Amino acid sequence: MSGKSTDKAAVKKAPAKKTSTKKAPAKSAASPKAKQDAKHTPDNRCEAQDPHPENAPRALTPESGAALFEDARSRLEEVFEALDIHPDAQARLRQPSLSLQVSVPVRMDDGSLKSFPAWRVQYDTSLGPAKGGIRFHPEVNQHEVTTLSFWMAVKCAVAGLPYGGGKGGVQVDAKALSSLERERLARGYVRAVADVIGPDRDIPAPDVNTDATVMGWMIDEYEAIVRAKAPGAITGKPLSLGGSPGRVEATGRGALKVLDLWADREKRTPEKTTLAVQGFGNAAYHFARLASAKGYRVVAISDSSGARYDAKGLDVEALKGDKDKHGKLAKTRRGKALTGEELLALNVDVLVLAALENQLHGDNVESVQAGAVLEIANGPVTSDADTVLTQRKIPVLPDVVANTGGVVVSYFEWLQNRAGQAWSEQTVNERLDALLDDQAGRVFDRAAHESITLRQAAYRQGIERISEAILARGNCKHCH
Ligand SMILES: NC(=O)C1=CN([C@@H]2O[C@H](COP(=O)(O)OP(=O)(O)OC[C@H]3O[C@@H](n4cnc5c(N)ncnc54)[C@H](OP(=O)(O)O)[C@@H]3O)[C@@H](O)[C@H]2O)C=CC1
Ligand SMILES: O=C(O)CCC(=O)C(=O)O
Repeated sequence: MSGKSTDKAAVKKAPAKKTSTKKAPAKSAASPKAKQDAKHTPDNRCEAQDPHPENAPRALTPESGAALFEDARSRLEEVFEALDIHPDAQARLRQPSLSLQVSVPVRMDDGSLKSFPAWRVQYDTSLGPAKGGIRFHPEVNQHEVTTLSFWMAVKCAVAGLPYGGGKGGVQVDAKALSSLERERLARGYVRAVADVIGPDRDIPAPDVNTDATVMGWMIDEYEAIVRAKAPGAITGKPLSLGGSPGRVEATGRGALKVLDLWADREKRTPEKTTLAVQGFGNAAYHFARLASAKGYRVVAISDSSGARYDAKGLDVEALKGDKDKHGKLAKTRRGKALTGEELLALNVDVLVLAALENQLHGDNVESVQAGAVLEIANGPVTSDADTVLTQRKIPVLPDVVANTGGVVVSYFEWLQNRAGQAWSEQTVNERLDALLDDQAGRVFDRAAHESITLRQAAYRQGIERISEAILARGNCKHCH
């Protein structure tokens, strides 16, 4: 830890911005299309327009999406170079194995028909069937889904799971849809990708703006298409359809376990550790709730509308109640209001990024005052920002280790479905803990042993395992 104050989580003015070599992703409230859609939204649905554009996540344009993939691939090239990976494996790993773009038509409640662009990408399946969530977001594009599927491949390999990487996305403002429209969209998506998914091919799960309810609709549609019960085709399902106890909070629980492992090695106690959490969705909420129960002091939390801050520690459950009631943190009154950018610059022990990718980039990384960064979101730190954090000796607990809890418990769900078993929540949590102790522990050891960052250690671990599987499959498969 870099000796930051633990009892004063002060809001300080951010230092002057440093010019970045890479362009920061553009940030805006919503895409023009989403705004246009919002005009046609009947009164009983959520507003699509955000009244706080300064807190808006980002507009991931096709250009910034392409930059995201190039950024991710640069980390791959670094591993190729460091480990002298076989050229055949390099060739396989530079591109996704399968990339499917579809258009999902949805009959809207007002009788009109809308078509939503959507993707399913399988990055590499040498270790097993592809695995990864489905995201509903207005700015999803092919590059983003490809990058997310690449990260899934690395993550599954780092965790030692028998899976490749996959990811899906629908370009839609899900909050502007009614529940029935969302259900039609979820079912339409499954019909469009049914040929490439399945328990032995590619197993979707929840991600941003999708949850157990959506997975319930999806598995029902999938089973209707294949005319058989196939619960192992989708994970993150409701318990009544073969979901696993513990899956809903698994990402947050796993991230807390990784934070604990790191804190233990740093001889740091929860009570002496302040946290600022970006995001208040599935992953962030359960993380903040469990961390707070363990004694960590959660001093700030944000959503896409803004942040709330209390130096003495926020009551996470009460804040969740406020968010459920008002929809947005900006409309709540607990603690003090901050902007999303101010949260990123708080002087806390650990800055927890649990929203979306590209949140720390070349233009705002200098303002970070936290002692460490925990990545629960996928790809929340660009590689140029990562370099700056390393230079400033701010450790980053990387996404491909820190957010593995979700996919690990998805794996447990798939195992239970295939064996016709139902584990208790205690069993699930104990097995999650044991797996992370082992696999995340190896990453920590490797980083220390080779004097490299945790991200470099994790990537080396994952890419080595995938490459070995690629080569074990023989020489002629990919070139006849
Ligand atoms: N769910 C899972 O099992 C896993 C998720 N992840 C990753 O974790 C991240 C979050 O996913 P998940 O929690 O499932 O998604 P959710 O859709 O449940 O939540 C996303 C949260 O991020 C908030 N948000 C969006 N933009 C910003 C911003 N600029 N500043 C602050 N908050 C913002 C949203 O705000 P609002 O509430 O206002 O919409 C929402 O609270 C993603 O990167 C996802 O890929 C990784 C592994 C597994
Ligand atoms: O649970 C899963 O299968 C995948 C979760 C996911 O999408 C992720 O880890 O990013």
